[in-house]
Amino acid sequence: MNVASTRDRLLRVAVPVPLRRLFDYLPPENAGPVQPGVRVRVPFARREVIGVVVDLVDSSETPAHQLKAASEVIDQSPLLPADSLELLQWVSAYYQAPPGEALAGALPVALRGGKAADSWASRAWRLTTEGKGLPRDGLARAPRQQALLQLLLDAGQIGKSGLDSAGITTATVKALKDKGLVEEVRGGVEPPPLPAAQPAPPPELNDEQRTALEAVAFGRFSVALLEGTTGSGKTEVYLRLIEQALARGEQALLLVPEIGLTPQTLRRIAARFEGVGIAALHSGLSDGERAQGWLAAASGSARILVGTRSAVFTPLPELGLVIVDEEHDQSFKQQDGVRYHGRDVAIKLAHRRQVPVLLGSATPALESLHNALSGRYQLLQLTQRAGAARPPQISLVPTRGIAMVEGFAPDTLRHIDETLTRGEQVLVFINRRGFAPTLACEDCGWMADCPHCSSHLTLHRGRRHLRCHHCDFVQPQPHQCPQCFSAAITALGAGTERSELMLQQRFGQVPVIRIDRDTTSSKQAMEELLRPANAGKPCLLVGTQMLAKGHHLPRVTLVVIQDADGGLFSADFRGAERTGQLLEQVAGRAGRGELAGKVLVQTRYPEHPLLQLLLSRGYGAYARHLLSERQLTGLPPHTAMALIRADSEEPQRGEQFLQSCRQQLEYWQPPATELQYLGPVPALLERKSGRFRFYLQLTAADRVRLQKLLAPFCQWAEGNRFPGVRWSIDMDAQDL
Ligand SMILES: Nc1ncnc2c1ncn2[C@@H]1O[C@H](COP(=O)(O)OP(=O)(O)OP(=O)(O)O)[C@@H](O)[C@H]1O
Ligand SMILES: [Zn+2]
Repeated sequence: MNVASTRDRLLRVAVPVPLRRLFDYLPPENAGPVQPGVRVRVPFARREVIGVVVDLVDSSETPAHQLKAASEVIDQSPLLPADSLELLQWVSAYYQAPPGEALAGALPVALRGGKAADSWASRAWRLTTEGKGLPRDGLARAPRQQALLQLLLDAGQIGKSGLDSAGITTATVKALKDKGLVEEVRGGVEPPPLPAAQPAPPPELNDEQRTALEAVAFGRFSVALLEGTTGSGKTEVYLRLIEQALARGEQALLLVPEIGLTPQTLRRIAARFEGVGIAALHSGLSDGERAQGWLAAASGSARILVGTRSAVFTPLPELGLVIVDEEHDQSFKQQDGVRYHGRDVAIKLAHRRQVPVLLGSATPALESLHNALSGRYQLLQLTQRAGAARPPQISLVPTRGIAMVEGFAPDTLRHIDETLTRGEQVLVFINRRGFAPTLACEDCGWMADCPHCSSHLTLHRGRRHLRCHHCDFVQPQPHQCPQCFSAAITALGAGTERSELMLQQRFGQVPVIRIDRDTTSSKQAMEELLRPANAGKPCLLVGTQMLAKGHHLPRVTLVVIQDADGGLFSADFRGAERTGQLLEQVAGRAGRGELAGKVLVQTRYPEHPLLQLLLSRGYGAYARHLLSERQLTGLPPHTAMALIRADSEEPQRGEQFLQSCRQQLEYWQPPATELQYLGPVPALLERKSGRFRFYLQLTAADRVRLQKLLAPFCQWAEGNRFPGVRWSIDMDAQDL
């Protein structure tokens, strides 16, 4: 007997498990019609999980007697509309990721857990038929209930805020509800309210901004790269585009990097678009707030969605515009699970929906620049700083053979002093948090290493502990060497904490503010810490790359880059690109207002040709030079690259697994000019959290070639057992 003919159609479900396939289920008993995009509770390997129906089918490869029934259909109507399901299936195919994990990742955590979608709907109360039948003074003996009765007779319906302003408590509402006089009604979902912002009149656009704005055409797909120097008013261009999308009755999606910038961007947007529904999705929100914002965007009540990478999967029924701010930022690439790139998915999204997408950056990724220079994307440029601001003046401070004071050249300290004396602000950029990168014994040479990773432990003096920045292993700060018991142990090098201390001792007359992951862990911490800086008072900011991006502090006139050398000699081929981006972005924090800015770059290698090129001609010329180098070496973006990553507790297992992968791949596709294999090689951080990490690198002339090989490869690898080995595919890998 054919199962499908006697009952409803089968549900094809994406189940959140690490397998690259979908699973078929019978619909639950007595279920009404089921649509793709709804969540279902299904039995899976002796437990129950929540999956998403992606399709309804008439027959299954699973034998009829093995088909199980779903236990519950959670949603009445699809949570993910058809176009979101299609985008997510594309993501799963392109990144070779399990579809169930891709779909689960698209839902906010609270919804992934199966909570009803109308939990966040606005609630209101109205009278029941019986309530309406009461005389106007029918509850006069209970004055509070009487007040509510009158309100409802007059207004018909009242929401939470209406009750609050009338001073009516939920207890009163409940009393009338219990009597059957009042009932609750569920409305739509509104985005959580944003902090109040001062409305600001928009500035007059300059010519370059106007040209950029006019180049973006609505109602059809296009990709434009807005290459605009720091402080050139890119955000203003975004705001004008959003304004146009709203005027067309469309929704706008703005993707932002992960680092604490969202509050600032949100404030600017809220100030410009008063009364417009704006939803935010970032890590500083509670699960409930995220679900509410997501649902508000999906229902169309939020017209603007501002969020970090995963916001790209939020359903936006009336999407008309996509913007990716700081498009070069590494946080757009997910580093585990489904390793998608938020920017690239945003372009795919815009393509599917036939809307324009704008990528903005002062320091574009070489991938984007390559596409713009080859004519695949439109290149829009802002070469001048907006308003009265001028570009900062940058100079190198050689540090080789100089007597340094705790990491600072005497010249640098003199400039800091002069700037603060003039009542201006200074920003010191240090690429490491903590007190010192490690602790060492002067007598026996012992160093504080992480027992689980191939890295040193960082000393955090404030917390009196050593911590691993890769696995978060913590141990108390030792006061003698654990190897030879000598007391001569010293902190090597300087992180933000140490520099903060030194600068405080030296420039204690002004506030010294440290901004790094350790000082900004709570929600509003960054905003709080930056308050004196935003108020324009003289101060000294010390921080990691959290300070480098996007901040607009007009009274910062001196920027110090304490050590420019770290990334210049990186083993990762993207090292030079990243260093250039970071230095340009940090330098771009100087002189953004009317006061001129100065940047001091401390380096042991002032003659380094890349540093010279960057400082003399700026990131634009530097990046174009790097692009031509990548062409010569056959590296992305001139080729496509994917990694097969593996890790295991015993180093041989992962390595052997990758050996057999390579054999299998070469059997299918022998190495050639268009397809090359490298490895297995150890990852740059070879051991992490007790596991040894290796990768096999595939470089091909184009992505299609990689996809054709990797899809069957995944089936092969999933079909075999490799005990103790975890493996994954990293398409368009950003880190080695
Ligand atoms: N046309 C304009 N006239 C005057 N001021 C402007 C104009 N456009 C933007 N501004 C102002 O210039 C400052 C810098 O602009 P904005 O923050 O948009 O630059 P950005 O390019 O996004 O900078 P970054 O990439 O460095 O973060 C802001 O205070 C903004 O209000
Ligand atoms: Zn560790």
